[in-house]
Amino acid sequence: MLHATATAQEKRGALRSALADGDRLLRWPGAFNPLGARLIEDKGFEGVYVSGAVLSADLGLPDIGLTTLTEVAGRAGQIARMTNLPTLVDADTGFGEPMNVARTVQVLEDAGLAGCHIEDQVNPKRCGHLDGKQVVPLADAVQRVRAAADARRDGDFLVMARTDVRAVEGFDAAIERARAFVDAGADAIFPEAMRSLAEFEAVANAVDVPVLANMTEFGKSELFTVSQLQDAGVRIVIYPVTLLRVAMGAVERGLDEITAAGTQAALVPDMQTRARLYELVDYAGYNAFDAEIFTYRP
Ligand SMILES: C[C@](O)(C(=O)O)[C@H](CC(=O)O)C(=O)O
Ligand SMILES: [Mg+2]
Repeated sequence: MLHATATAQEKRGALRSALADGDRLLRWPGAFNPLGARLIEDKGFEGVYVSGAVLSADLGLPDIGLTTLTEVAGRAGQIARMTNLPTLVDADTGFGEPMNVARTVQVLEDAGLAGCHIEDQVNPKRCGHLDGKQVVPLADAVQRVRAAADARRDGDFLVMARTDVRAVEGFDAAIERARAFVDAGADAIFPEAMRSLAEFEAVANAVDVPVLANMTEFGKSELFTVSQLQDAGVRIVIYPVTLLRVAMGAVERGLDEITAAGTQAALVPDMQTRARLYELVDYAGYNAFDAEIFTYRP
């Protein structure tokens, strides 16, 4: 009932152990709502991702850094509390200067997240798979990462540094930044918009911290399988917008069906049932709680 039974510290500790444990790839789909996080856990995934692109899209906004820290921490916290899995949130550029980045990390810690990623784009940022991105100079990017790493109060909160430099200055610059971010205290690296599996592998070989692969659709990276990524030495894979795209595709088809047929009846077999929904929100658990409290009989 009320869902996560593990504390934020326990989730962070479990994530650290999972990352320390051999070379298993952790799969983290993006949850577009709290209920989705519950389903991700139920289906046996290892973690939950909260995407900035999804969070913006959910508010009807493009992913160009318009969301605020309060919005991001609020939504990510709602999602994290629904699952015992660790939840990693996209903190974009950290919401400002290094001091803002420090505050961002503490607010996200307080919201129950297991970690966040901070990227080296300029403000206003862009989706990492679009053209025309810009990055801040390496020294500024390093300051962001150092501020994030120094600000956390729980040493297990995962500070992941993302570099978008691949598309701007090329692959060698991505390796250089990955190494510099690890030196500045990054616990993991997110090399954005890699062009091939070999590039992921080279980043994984260049740093001694876990590397994440972003398997976003309609982007610059091919959609590699779990075993391909694992063989390349990648430790975490995110499917950031996948579930939102799947759901919104179904919503569009559903609306068209109601218009065409005058009823939603044909959609029912594809719907999540009332029973399954109640199972996910643990309706029975709440009923049992009530039954224990209200034990009186007329
Ligand atoms: C990972 C990402 O930062 C996100 O916000 O989910 C996006 C995903 C996307 O827009 O497809 C990204 O910049 O790659
Ligand atoms: Mg993003």
